[in-house]
Amino acid sequence: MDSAEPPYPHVVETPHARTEIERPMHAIVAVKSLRSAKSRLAGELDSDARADLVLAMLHDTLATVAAVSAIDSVTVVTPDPTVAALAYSVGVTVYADPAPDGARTNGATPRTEETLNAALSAAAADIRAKRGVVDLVVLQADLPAMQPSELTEAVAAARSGGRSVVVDHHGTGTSALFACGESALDPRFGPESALGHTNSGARPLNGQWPGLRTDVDTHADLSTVRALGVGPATSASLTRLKATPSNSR
Ligand SMILES: Nc1nc2c(ncn2[C@@H]2O[C@H](COP(=O)(O)OP(=O)(O)OP(=O)(O)O)[C@@H](O)[C@H]2O)c(=O)[nH]1
Ligand SMILES: C=C(OP(=O)(O)O)C(=O)O
Repeated sequence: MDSAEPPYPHVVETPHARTEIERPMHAIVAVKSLRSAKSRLAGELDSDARADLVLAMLHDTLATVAAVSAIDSVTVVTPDPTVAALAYSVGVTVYADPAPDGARTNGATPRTEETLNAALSAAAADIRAKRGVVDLVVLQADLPAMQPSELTEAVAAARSGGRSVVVDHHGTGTSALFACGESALDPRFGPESALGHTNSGARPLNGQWPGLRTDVDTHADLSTVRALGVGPATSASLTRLKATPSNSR
């Protein structure tokens, strides 16, 4: 195998790694119906404010993904038309939830781990049916402090193969799940999902990625991302929230 000379990028010697670098990577971002989003913030934000914040964080998350050249394309999976409209407006594909989260099984409210993981698995199957063997990364939709450099590093670490996970800053959740090559996505999002993913064989990725590891669910998470620095859409949304005291109960 010929070796590259500067200034050309060094060509890796092993065929496996060369295939890794050449294989496209597709991101999947899931967002539930805005009407039920961010319920853990309901004590301080009304539903309109929560929807505004979700859309802003999604916008910033997608903008950061777009700045990562290793990720070729993105699909937002959602049952919500407003979320879908935002996704279309920034040029990403939309995949409708197979069972919109209004669907009830035997009258019971479905749990996140039922509806979210089903939506992710369906989207992943659809993408691979259309695109063949692509690397996949599921990213949380609420990563407003994530930096392109963090995601670039995580992608590079994931590409050594198989299924891998970026554990969130609490140490219990998942902010990103990778499935490279032929490996199945096998999403285990929900309570204690970090353990769910590592116990099912996903390799935890180590890196100083505070923004990538901080998905926003609580008031404390909001403080954390504010301190890290958020993207422009989230910053504008937080400014609007401050300006409208009526949104706090
Ligand atoms: N498309 C889709 N996305 C989902 C579904 N359930 C959860 N999600 C998304 O997955 C991520 C984590 O979900 P949750 O933590 O349950 O919801 P959340 O809105 O972030 O916060 P809480 O309501 O406070 O739990 C969020 O971005 C959700 O929008 C689903 O059934 N379908
Ligand atoms: C569903 C998850 O995220 P969240 O922290 O938003 O509940 C998870 O970490 O698996």
